[in-house]
Amino acid sequence: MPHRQRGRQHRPVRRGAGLPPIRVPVEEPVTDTTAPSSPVLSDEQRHVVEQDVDARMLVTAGAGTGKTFCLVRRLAFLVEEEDVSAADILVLSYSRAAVREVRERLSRAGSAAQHVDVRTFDSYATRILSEADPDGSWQTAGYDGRIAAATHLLRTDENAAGFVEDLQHLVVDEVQDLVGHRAEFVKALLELAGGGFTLLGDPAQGIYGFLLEDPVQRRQGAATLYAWVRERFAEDLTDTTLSHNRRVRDSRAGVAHAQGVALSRADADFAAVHRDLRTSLLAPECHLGALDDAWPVIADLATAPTAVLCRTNGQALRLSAHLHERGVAHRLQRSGLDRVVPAWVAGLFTAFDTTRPSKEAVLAHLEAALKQAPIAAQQAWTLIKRMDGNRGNRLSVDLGEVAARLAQGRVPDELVAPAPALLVVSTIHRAKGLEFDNVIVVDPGPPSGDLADEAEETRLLYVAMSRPRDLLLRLELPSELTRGVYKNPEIDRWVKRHPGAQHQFKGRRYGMEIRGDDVHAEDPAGTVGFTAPARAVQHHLASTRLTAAPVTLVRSDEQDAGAHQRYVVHHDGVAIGVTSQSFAWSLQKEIGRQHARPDRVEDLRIDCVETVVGSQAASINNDMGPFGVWLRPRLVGMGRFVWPKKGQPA
Ligand SMILES: Nc1ncnc2c1ncn2[C@@H]1O[C@H](COP(=O)(O)OP(=O)(O)OP(=O)(O)O)[C@@H](O)[C@H]1O
Repeated sequence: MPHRQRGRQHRPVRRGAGLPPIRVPVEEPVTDTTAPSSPVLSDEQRHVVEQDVDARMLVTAGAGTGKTFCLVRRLAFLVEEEDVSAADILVLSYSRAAVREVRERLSRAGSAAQHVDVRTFDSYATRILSEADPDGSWQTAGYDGRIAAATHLLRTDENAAGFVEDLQHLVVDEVQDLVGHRAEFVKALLELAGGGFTLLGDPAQGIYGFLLEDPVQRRQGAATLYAWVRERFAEDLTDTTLSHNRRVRDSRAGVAHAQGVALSRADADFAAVHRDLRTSLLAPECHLGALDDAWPVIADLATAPTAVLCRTNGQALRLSAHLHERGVAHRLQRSGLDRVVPAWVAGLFTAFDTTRPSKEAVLAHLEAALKQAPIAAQQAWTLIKRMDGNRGNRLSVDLGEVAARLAQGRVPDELVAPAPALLVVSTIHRAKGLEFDNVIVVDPGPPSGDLADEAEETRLLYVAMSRPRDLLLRLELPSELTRGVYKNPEIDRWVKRHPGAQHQFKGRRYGMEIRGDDVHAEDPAGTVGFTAPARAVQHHLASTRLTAAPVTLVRSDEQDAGAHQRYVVHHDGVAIGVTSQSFAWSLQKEIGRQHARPDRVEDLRIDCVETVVGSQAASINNDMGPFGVWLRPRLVGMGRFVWPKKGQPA
């Protein structure tokens, strides 16, 4: 790929009334014909990349210094230069986003290393358990339970230990997030690993300590794991750092990086670092101002990759609604746990007369279906083919097997990658590991003063402020936007309540966060909750541009089998879905069983139309084929309740 350089041209950006113009670097890539086909490693990066396969290495490096970049190049080095088989290397990372990032960079590099197994800790733990203890009780356990069970198995079962002992090289990314069960899992892996390892991380970016209950451990983050690695492998550990920031192209975007070293120390003075970071953020050159003036500037900036980073998803939801109302196109970043299968996949299940269409027929269908999609037909075929499990037959695909894998949620990460967007509204947690030309940080205010929170809040602010390449700005959210917005722990959703209504139903509830699984998937739309020809609704979902379109939930006269209130999803007067039981349950918990239900829920949008797998019986009964695969609208937003008028039945 050509080395991309950036011109230093600037153009004035339109700002809200009363604000002085600021100058923003323009995205104008200049092709350098003398540049090598892939970026040149710096000396310190080469030292990391070109260690032999047995090396045991701990790389501690600040944000943007090229950890992911080095990881990808190290894999290529091991496979291409050291002749290590891709099957003998394992890469583990904390988040699905990071795994996806590594896989994408490997596949872009086109190296033989793209066949290396890259997984999250959860996925690898599940793999060990399903091979070494297929009938174990771990199947009903959550993520932490599975990781603890896999750790136990590694320490007690020779079979399980064999997986790891045979590896020639283990790479662990995002080491700073390894606390609790995951830290123990990695310790067990490292103790068993016969070959070398490469551990990469930035202690200043450890932001998952909140998963721990003990405040002292939370404050320490992964410091205990780092200390253990240094002691356990003291004899032959290569303990190295990367010091040069490769991300920042404009010095205004780099103000946070100086704080990285201070923040990564085990005895960091978090209060002082937070103060320094926030002082930089409060500087006049970062000033974007209040939202009413700032939104046109945000819209202008979004001609280049831009992110607005919020401390909580409650803020992100409210800000997203505000931007939508003003016509500012953007994508609200989903949780890494959401596995959203794109709509084109459902199209495969109705396109052919056979359950095993040929590669040729599938490619011809995909060429036509993917004209507007950010994925090529050949790539789409490869992903689908990976799910049918029949590697022997490359010339056709078994759609029954693909449907079964979809139903189990066992889908390639590349298939569920979110569509690219120039403007992203995200929480800081969801933006970790990502980079943008422009980053607008919602001012978090001073830290609360709680010791454990102070460490976490400081690391979060550092992560947010270290994402930009060119421009770092600060946004103040008006208090009326976030007033009354709380996380309801019982339903694990953000809600908005009128003042005075936090603890009891004094006033009426204002609204509730809507989530992806709030639309019923078990039956095709039109067959429960409202009546419409199911195939016609599917055609409408497949052929209408619905992303970001506003929708309303309208209270149905029907209740479901569990006597839960149903709502019909309306887009532009057309019914396109019905709410699920999980929505009804959460609504009941938020409002209270004894109170009237809202007539409507408004201020919602369609995040995308996604492929889901429901009941095969419902599919056959409704003439929708044998697989039970169809489309449903995925909704997003902080829904606003519209209550029945006094005297009307509720
Ligand atoms: N030697 C290099 N030449 C050119 N670009 C580089 C080089 N090393 C890294 N980069 C670029 O610098 C940016 C930051 O690199 P990378 O994302 O790997 O950093 P990181 O340490 O993983 O960051 P973070 O911890 O903040 O997520 C990327 O755009 C990457 O392509």
